[in-house]
Amino acid sequence: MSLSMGACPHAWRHHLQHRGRMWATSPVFRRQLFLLRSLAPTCAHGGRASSSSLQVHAMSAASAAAGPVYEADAEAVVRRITPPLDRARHKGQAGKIAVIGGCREYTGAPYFAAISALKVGADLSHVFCTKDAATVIKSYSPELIVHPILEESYSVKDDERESVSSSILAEISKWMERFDCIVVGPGLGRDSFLMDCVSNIMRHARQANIPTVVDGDGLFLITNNIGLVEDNSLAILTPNVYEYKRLVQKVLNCEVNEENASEQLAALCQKIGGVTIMRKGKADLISDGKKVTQVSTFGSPRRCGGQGDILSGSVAVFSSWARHFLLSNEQTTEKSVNPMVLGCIAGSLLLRRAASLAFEKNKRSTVTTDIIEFLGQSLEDISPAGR
Ligand SMILES: NC(=O)C1=CN([C@@H]2O[C@H](COP(=O)(O)OP(=O)(O)OC[C@H]3O[C@@H](n4cnc5c(N)ncnc54)[C@H](OP(=O)(O)O)[C@@H]3O)[C@@H](O)[C@H]2O)[C@@H](O)CC1
Ligand SMILES: Nc1ncnc2c1ncn2[C@@H]1O[C@H](COP(=O)(O)OP(=O)(O)OP(=O)(O)O)[C@@H](O)[C@H]1O
Ligand SMILES: [Mg+2]
Repeated sequence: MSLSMGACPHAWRHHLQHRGRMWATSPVFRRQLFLLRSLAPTCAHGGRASSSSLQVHAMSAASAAAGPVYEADAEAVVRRITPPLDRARHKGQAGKIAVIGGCREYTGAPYFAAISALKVGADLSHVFCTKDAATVIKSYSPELIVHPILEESYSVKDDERESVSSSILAEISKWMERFDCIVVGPGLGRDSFLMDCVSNIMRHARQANIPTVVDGDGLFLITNNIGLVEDNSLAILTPNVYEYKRLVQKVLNCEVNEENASEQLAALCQKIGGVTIMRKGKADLISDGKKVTQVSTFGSPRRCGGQGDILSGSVAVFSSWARHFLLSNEQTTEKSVNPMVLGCIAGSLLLRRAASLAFEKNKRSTVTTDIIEFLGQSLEDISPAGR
């Protein structure tokens, strides 16, 4: 049977059924079936289309703005973009991530995002937070590099604002070009001075071509200043239900339309221009304005706070890996695939798998730290470190 049979969603299955029981139980058959399944995404009606390229792994309907949403073959994406553990590599090559977040109220969110980046496989994970939050975050984990550089209005005199703002930007600029991706927003808070400083940091990251995941209070910031991400193809927005509602109201000037969810998501990406958006929910809907795809693998019925933070840290790592994978495979047809979309697909699957394993063990008492503990096993199940 040739792979091209997969062009017709059910053809290969019918074909195999007619090959008889002997063939169906043979190891050769099992391997072919496995390959076909891993190479092709499931579409809404349960059939599979064939292709060996990531283009199809992250695919959507032919015309995303008008058609059904396809389920991504997220496992295949994870397997493809996860780099091998090569002995020739040095520290930092598997990823250097920074989280901009953490204030008086929130210390958990930046910790969850930063530690998740490490647990997924990044080599270094930094947190840039306020002075109040820094010691607390450091005490959660010695693995994180914590910079207590941000300030909130209450700690800055009016006549010192400009100089403090400049020194914050100068401090973070020293580091910026070393990062493969930054995550802006987990536990950032909404203080006006802090928001202004972080706007400058985002502009700087953009000038330096550093991919940026915007989550939590970072989304509050960009919703009120959409120019910060406009036309930035290296920006990923990861809104929850409420954050998405605010974005739609502000950018599209209308309410969220569940009937045409994929069309509306594509329109939102197009209106902002170039960004990738992952709309979190029962299924995570992902689009860069051209295509819409989803990940709906069941995770856990627990909705404890912090799962979005795990996701933002994981997406930062996977999108960096996807970028490197595509850059080093430029000769393939896969160069037209958006690495930001692949990062979202992979992060979504990994979080859901980890949440499922954590729930199996902890049931109703499952909390975010339990889920983080299963990130490693979830990735190992899909892409073994010793492969
Ligand atoms: N341990 C920590 O440190 C954690 C810290 N975190 C950090 O907290 C910060 C704020 O993040 P956020 O998600 O609470 O803010 P946002 O979306 O504005 O919600 C505000 C209001 O919107 C509503 N609302 C929310 N979701 C809704 C829904 N699905 N459907 C309908 N309504 C919904 C809800 O209203 P309520 O339901 O309470 O009436 C809520 O009062 C941010 O920095 C984040 O990173 C978190 O990461 C968690 C772990
Ligand atoms: N109703 C749901 N059913 C199943 N999974 C869900 C549901 N809602 C969210 N999720 C999953 O939980 C993850 C986090 O989404 P959520 O909406 O909780 O983010 P969040 O509100 O930003 O989280 P955080 O508390 O970290 O800020 C998503 O990737 C999604 O996979
Ligand atoms: Mg959140």
